[in-house]
Amino acid sequence: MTTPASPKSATSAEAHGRHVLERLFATVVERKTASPELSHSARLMARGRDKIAQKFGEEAVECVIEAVNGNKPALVSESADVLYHLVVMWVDAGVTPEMVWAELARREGTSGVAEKAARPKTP
Ligand SMILES: N=c1c2ncn([C@@H]3O[C@H](COP(=O)(O)OP(=O)(O)OP(=O)(O)O)[C@@H](O)[C@H]3O)c2ncn1[C@@H]1O[C@H](COP(=O)(O)O)[C@@H](O)[C@H]1O
Repeated sequence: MTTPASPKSATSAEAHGRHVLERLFATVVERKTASPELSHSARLMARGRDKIAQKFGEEAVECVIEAVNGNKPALVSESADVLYHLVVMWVDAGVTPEMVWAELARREGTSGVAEKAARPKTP
């Protein structure tokens, strides 16, 4: 039987999920003007958008591999790498977490199956 989530666990999930991403975002924004010698984020952003995208893609593939392997600890670690590189990509592209949260909120309550069925049919 599934135990309903308590308010305490919801608060905890928020503290460790959404808020940590927002703190990471603020840190990476600060790193835009940091020394590439001292900051990995600054170094990555200095290497340009293509490099950031490439690193994100590599981390995503590593995530896929660990998911397929069923290696849960490695999947957790690779997921953190994916999210870090996604945040660097947002900062570089001028996307904020709030924009992404708003898009997720807009989709709330719409089934993915219903959304796909409602798409215009291509000839
Ligand atoms: N979450 C992360 C994080 N995850 C992974 N990494 C770094 O990402 C790098 C990945 O190494 P790779 O060898 O895959 O990539 P690479 O060094 O670009 O090398 P190439 O493949 O391009 O040759 C490592 O240096 C990791 O330490 C991270 N670096 C920073 N953060 C966060 O960003 C904050 C700011 O970090 P700095 O910008 O370094 O101050 C930190 O406090 C953390 O919260």
